[in-house]
Parts: sequence; C-alpha cells; structure tokens
Amino acid sequence: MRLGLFGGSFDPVHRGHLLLAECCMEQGGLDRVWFVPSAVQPHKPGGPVAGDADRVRMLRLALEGRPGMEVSTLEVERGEVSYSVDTLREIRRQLPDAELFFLMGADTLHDLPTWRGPAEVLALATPMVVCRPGEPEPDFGVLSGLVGGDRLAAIAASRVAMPATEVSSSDLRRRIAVGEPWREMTDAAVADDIEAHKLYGLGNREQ
Ligand SMILES: Nc1ncnc2c1ncn2[C@@H]1O[C@H](COP(=O)(O)OP(=O)(O)OP(=O)(O)O)[C@@H](O)[C@H]1O
Ligand SMILES: O=C(O)c1ccc[n+]([C@@H]2O[C@H](COP(=O)([O-])O)[C@@H](O)[C@H]2O)c1
Repeated sequence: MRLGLFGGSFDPVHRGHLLLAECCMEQGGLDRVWFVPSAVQPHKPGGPVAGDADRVRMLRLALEGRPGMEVSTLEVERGEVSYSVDTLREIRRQLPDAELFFLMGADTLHDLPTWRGPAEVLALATPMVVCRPGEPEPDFGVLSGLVGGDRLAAIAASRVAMPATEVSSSDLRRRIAVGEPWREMTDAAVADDIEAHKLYGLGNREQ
C-alpha cells in the first residue's frame, strides 16, 4: 500500500489542504491519505486555537465522501509536542509493509532540516512535495546533507503540481474574527460546523 501522511495543525482544515491531498492521491498514485492533526506543532509552541476534538471533528466532516482519505488521531492522542519522527516510527511499526509518503508544501520542505531527527524522518518516509504556480520552485538541495544523491533524485521525482489556492488557516481565522467572507475557503460541512460551534471568535463582534 502506498500511504500518504499529511500532517498539519488543520486549525481549521481548508480547501488548499483538500486539494493538496487530492492532487497527491491522483498524481502520486497513493492508495490512501491520512490527515494527521498535530497536538502542538514543534515550531508553533503556542498550540492551535481550536481544541483537538474540534479540529478532528472538522477534518472528519471534510473527508466524508472522499474515498481513501481518513483522519489519524495518533498525535492528538499522544498529546504534548508532536514530533513527526515519533509518528512515523509508530505508523511504520503498525504497517511494516506500507510505503510511506509525507505530503507537504514547498514551505514545509525548506523547514524539514530543522525538524527533530530529519535523517530518520527521511529514512521512514518519502516527502511528496507539492509545487504551486507563482511560488518559488522547491529547493530539494536543502536535503543534500541528509540523504544520498539517488534518494534525493527519487524525492524530487515524487513532486506533485497543484493549482494555486490562496487560502490559509490563519487568514480564515482572521476573516471569521473580523467578519469578512470566509465560508468559500473551506468545505460547506466544515463551515456549518464552525458556525454551529461558534469557533474562532465567530459572532463576538456583534455582542
Ligand atoms: N493553500 C494551500 N495550498 C496548498 N498547501 C497548503 C495550503 N495551505 C497550507 N498548505 C500546506 O498544508 C500543510 C499543513 O498546513 P497547516 O495546517 O499549518 O495550514 P496553514 O493554512 O498553512 O496554517 P497557518 O496559516 O495557520 O500557518 C503544510 O504542508 C502547508 O504547506
Ligand atoms: O517533527 C518536527 O520537529 C516538526 C517540526 C515542524 C513541523 N513538523 C510537522 O510538519 C507538518 C506541517 O506543519 P505546519 O504546521 O508547518 O504546516 C506537521 O505534521 C508538523 O507536525 C514537524
């Protein structure tokens, strides 16, 4: 099985995340994609804005009716700071025969050498890097001190192209808080859920 792991804060999940996973499934020939919300992303020590249960529920709603896409609660169940190397070790232990890919935008690739145990991360999973038009080309050379030339070429060959989607979780949260249009930036079921639970300061301005 070719399994794609897509880690992020998903605070909240948005159309860019969903499109990225779809493009990787199609172009990267993945059988499954697991979205792995982090408890606390190591480089975002303040932690997410929404709680674990809210982010997991929104992800499940977004992935309903998307065959092969699921949520893994491994990191939120482990709690504390979510190091990807720990998550990959655990998934490798559970699924020894799966071929693991780690889905990421080019921005995350450039950050990867600063992660905990980056060489082990690269031994456990192959980064599947998504390139967006209008963004700088991913610089696979940032991994050259961590993997050999053949492996580097294989990682570069796994790259996937996707159309630009000008959306980020932080902009979505900002729009909700200040009352700008935001629903189109995410899945309709997620937008309904944000409204039902009054997440991200929704409605605070009117009170
Ligand atoms: N619009 C987008 N298009 C494609 N990939 C994206 C987009 N937004 C985020 N990603 C990718 O999704 C992954 C998880 O990102 P994350 O959950 O932190 O979302 P984010 O929108 O970047 O959040 P924030 O704005 O809070 O930093 C990262 O690898 C990031 O590169
Ligand atoms: O393991 C680490 O040291 C590490 C440091 C920074 C980010 N990550 C992971 O990278 C993924 C993308 O994170 P983000 O929030 O930068 O989009 C997510 O799964 C994070 O847990 C992992």
